[in-house]
Amino acid sequence: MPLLSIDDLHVALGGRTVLEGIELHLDRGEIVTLVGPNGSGKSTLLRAIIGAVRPAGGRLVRQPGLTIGYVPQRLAIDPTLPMTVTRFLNLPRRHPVQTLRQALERAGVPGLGRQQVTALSGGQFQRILLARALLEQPDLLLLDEATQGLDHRGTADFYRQIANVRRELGCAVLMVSHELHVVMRASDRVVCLNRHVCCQGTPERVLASPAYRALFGPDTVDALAFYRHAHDHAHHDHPAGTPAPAPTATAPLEASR
Ligand SMILES: Nc1ncnc2c1ncn2[C@@H]1O[C@H](COP(=O)(O)OP(=O)(O)OP(=O)(O)O)[C@@H](O)[C@H]1O
Repeated sequence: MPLLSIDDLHVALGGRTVLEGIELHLDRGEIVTLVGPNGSGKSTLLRAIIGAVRPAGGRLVRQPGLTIGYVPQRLAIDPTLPMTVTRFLNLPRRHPVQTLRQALERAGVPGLGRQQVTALSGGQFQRILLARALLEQPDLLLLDEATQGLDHRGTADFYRQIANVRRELGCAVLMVSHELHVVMRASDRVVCLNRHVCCQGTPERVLASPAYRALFGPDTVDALAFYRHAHDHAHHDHPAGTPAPAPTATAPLEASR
């Protein structure tokens, strides 16, 4: 049984359809990245997975007993509030010291426990959010643009840390990212979302396709280009888990919807 099975999921917010016909299946140990333009429903899908958003239709089945760690896109902390990292990690409930230490180590920031949260750099704060998500030793780790605001080096280090976490915990990772060049290296599978799943497949397949090279070029990765892939395939011909046909180099580029 997959860790997570999503079939024909529909979500409406404020009376508007935000997600429709979503198919997604996640197995233990895989790193899958959701890409898509702003407002395409990536955060909403993660929020549906953690149960914070109620689907209007379809099936979302979590493996019984599944533990999920979630790093949200935004988490604002009042800068006037004195709070150490340890105290922050102990909200809303306390954890054994050893658990806190291990989570900070796994997140790559051992020894930050006594720091004031408001004194952390952006990169350090993201690691603390990661540590928080790791406290329960998740089977599934959800990261919503966890590297936004980080520089190239910080981003690369973060993804390396995620690979280590996956190796140590054997968890699945589902993350949202706009950094396509990094995504292609760091993921087992990439899912392109634009209210519906436009296409998905292994990065190898995408990278090997002439269309990918035509779109991105070997050195000139243009993040926007990926979102403008040709919509020349039917969506029912590549069910979740199977590589989608790559866009053809000669097909006209257009917004997917
Ligand atoms: N609580 C809400 N009520 C009504 N509409 C919402 C709500 N939350 C999100 N939306 C809408 O749902 C759509 C999808 O939003 P979502 O945040 O999931 O997109 P996203 O792909 O994560 O975007 P981004 O890349 O900008 O973070 C957007 O049009 C957004 O305006």
